[in-house]
Amino acid sequence: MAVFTDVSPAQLQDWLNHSNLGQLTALEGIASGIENTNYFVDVTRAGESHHYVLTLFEKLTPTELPFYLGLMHHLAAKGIPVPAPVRLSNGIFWGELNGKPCALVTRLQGRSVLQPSAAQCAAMGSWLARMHQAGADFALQQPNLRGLSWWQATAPVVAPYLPADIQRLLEDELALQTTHAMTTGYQDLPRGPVHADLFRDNALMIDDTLGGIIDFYFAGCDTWLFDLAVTLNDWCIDVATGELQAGACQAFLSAYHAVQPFTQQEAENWEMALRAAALRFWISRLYDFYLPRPAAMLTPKDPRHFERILIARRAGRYPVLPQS
Ligand SMILES: Nc1ncnc2c1ncn2[C@@H]1O[C@H](COP(=O)(O)OP(=O)(O)O)[C@@H](O)[C@H]1O
Ligand SMILES: N[C@@H](CCOP(=O)(O)O)C(=O)O
Repeated sequence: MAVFTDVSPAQLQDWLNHSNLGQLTALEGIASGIENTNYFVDVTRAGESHHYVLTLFEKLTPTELPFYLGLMHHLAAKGIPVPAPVRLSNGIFWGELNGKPCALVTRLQGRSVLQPSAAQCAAMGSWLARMHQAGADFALQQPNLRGLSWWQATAPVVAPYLPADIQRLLEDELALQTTHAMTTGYQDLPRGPVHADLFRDNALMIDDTLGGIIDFYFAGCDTWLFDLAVTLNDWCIDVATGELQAGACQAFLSAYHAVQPFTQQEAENWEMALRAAALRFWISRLYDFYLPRPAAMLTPKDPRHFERILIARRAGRYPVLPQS
């Protein structure tokens, strides 16, 4: 379940009226998702039907929203398939409902896939490269709020729950990533706005075509390589075993490279990016597992999945980046 905050049709109609957004015709809570409250919302306006998703942000604060919603607007305006936020009567993309910041965005077509095909991985690679290019001139800056500083703050909180050998793995990887982040090789990598949570459940597919990418609420400025690593670690593995799938990796990386060619420096930093991406989700899953939000009736995602992926990447199990 992921309706943490209830919204009644009357409350929403009142909210829509403030921005002349039309007559509510349907309101349906969305069961999936773990961060925010989401509803499908249909309205008619000037005789036309419009299909939206209403999100009530359960943890994010209004200061963080201009980056996420502004980035979605920027990408949508450049033809990248992402939800376009609706501008409210006060000229901004977010408002407030039931004490929570909220936004209305366009509803995209498609469904998430459980086990993507090589063709679907190629669609993702191509989308990611185009998104990186399109985001490069986005004016706002916000760091990846689930980046190194957050790992450094959160790892000591979850470490006491772990057996000694796993604690050592966590501490060792964090120390290596901290040192790595100070190298000029890392600091000079291409960077800009990245999605940073591009898992299968955040892509809506129509057969092998991408309907669009949702859930930009972990986006931030980071290396393009980190985004690539997050995506590969989820898209290009067998969902049951966690093992990499060679065909999926090749399709994904080649499609990205065809749009935005990899540099030599990216190739040199690839292993540490894959390890960083595994570490990031290992830590967040450990946190959600051992320190769940009160009243959240959710099954926490398995932290050991990313512990295994981190161990595999440290052992050198990953595909090489294509080079021109
Ligand atoms: N713009 C959208 N278009 C179509 N479906 C959407 C859209 N945004 C969210 N959804 C649906 O809502 C579900 C939950 O959204 P998500 O952003 O993953 O929630 P959370 O931020 O809580 O993890 C998605 O799996 C998808 O089915
Ligand atoms: N993708 C993350 C958790 C974030 O959840 P989302 O539903 O907001 O994408 C994970 O799998 O750990």
